[in-house]
Amino acid sequence: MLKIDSLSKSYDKGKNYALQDVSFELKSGDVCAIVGESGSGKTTLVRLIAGLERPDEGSISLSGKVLSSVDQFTQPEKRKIGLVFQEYALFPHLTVLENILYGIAKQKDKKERAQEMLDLVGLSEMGGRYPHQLSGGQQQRVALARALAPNPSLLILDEPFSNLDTMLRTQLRSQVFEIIEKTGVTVLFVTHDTQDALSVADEILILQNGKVVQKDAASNLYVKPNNLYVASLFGNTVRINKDLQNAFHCPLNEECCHAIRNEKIKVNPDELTTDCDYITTAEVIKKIALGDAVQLVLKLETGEKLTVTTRDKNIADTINIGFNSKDILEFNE
Ligand SMILES: Nc1ncnc2c1ncn2[C@@H]1O[C@H](COP(=O)(O)OP(=O)(O)OP(=O)(O)O)[C@@H](O)[C@H]1O
Repeated sequence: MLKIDSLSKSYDKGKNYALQDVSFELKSGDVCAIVGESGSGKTTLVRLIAGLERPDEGSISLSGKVLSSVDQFTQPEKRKIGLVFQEYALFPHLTVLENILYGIAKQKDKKERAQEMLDLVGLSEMGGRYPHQLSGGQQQRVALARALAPNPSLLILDEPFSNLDTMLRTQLRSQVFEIIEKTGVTVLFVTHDTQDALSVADEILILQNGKVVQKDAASNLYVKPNNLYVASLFGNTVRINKDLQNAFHCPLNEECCHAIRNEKIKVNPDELTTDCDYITTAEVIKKIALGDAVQLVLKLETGEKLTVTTRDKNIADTINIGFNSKDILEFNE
């Protein structure tokens, strides 16, 4: 449905690549999240797909039609792609209804379609209001209605919730994706928040320095990350370097890189006996109360520092910690 083939983009004539040799495909109805740290190329990728930038190399096809390549270029408004960005980008001098009508001005049944979209996003009664008379979440639902009105083949959401506080963000995220599910539209969803990605996407594409390092189902990314960068995006992870291997007496294959998620490091004495292959002693140098849990900053005999979280309340100044060999992540880097 969407086919991205060897796409590259440089903003400085090839000195640095914002995006390099990116290839992937989406099937009709897929919801795919694009995740990566700041500067990894997420916005560049969606701007290329939307036709707001031209690629240096490679091609973009949607429903079998080439939209961008080195010698072909379809204008953004002809691409059948709906966009919802971080900033609401509604026209402030137009009412909600006029904002939605804007993109479908040539359609015969435009009034009915605009009202249908308002109903879909749960704002049936708000058509006559101006954007400044709406909350942030309502404005973002209008932006969604406007993007969906022309019945796009692909909907691109670029950090649509990042202007909102945590509670509204979670609420709006589930509302937006319920609406999207009803339409069956194919979605590319850019986010730096892995919780956003995990809760709504079928698949997640990870960008690192402009390259795709993994495209996988959400559950696989957690248990089988391709490298330490991917592992760290989905929770605190420490590299098991030589010093940590010495501390835990666990010599590992030197040709690979190894890591363990902090949450897999056990503190509880029962778990240490039943569930840990490698154990060491640690000095507790700091305790930080986190509601019903405590975060411990630990110093190992080898001088390494580690952070673990436990629900145990009675923590001595020196404790045993350990992990199970099955929880070790191994990468070829
Ligand atoms: N218009 C531009 N001119 C020059 N360099 C740019 C331009 N836009 C982006 N870049 C560079 O390209 C790289 C990728 O940027 P991009 O905005 O795509 O990353 P991102 O993953 O979306 O980051 P963020 O999460 O911070 O928005 C960065 O190194 C950035 O500095």
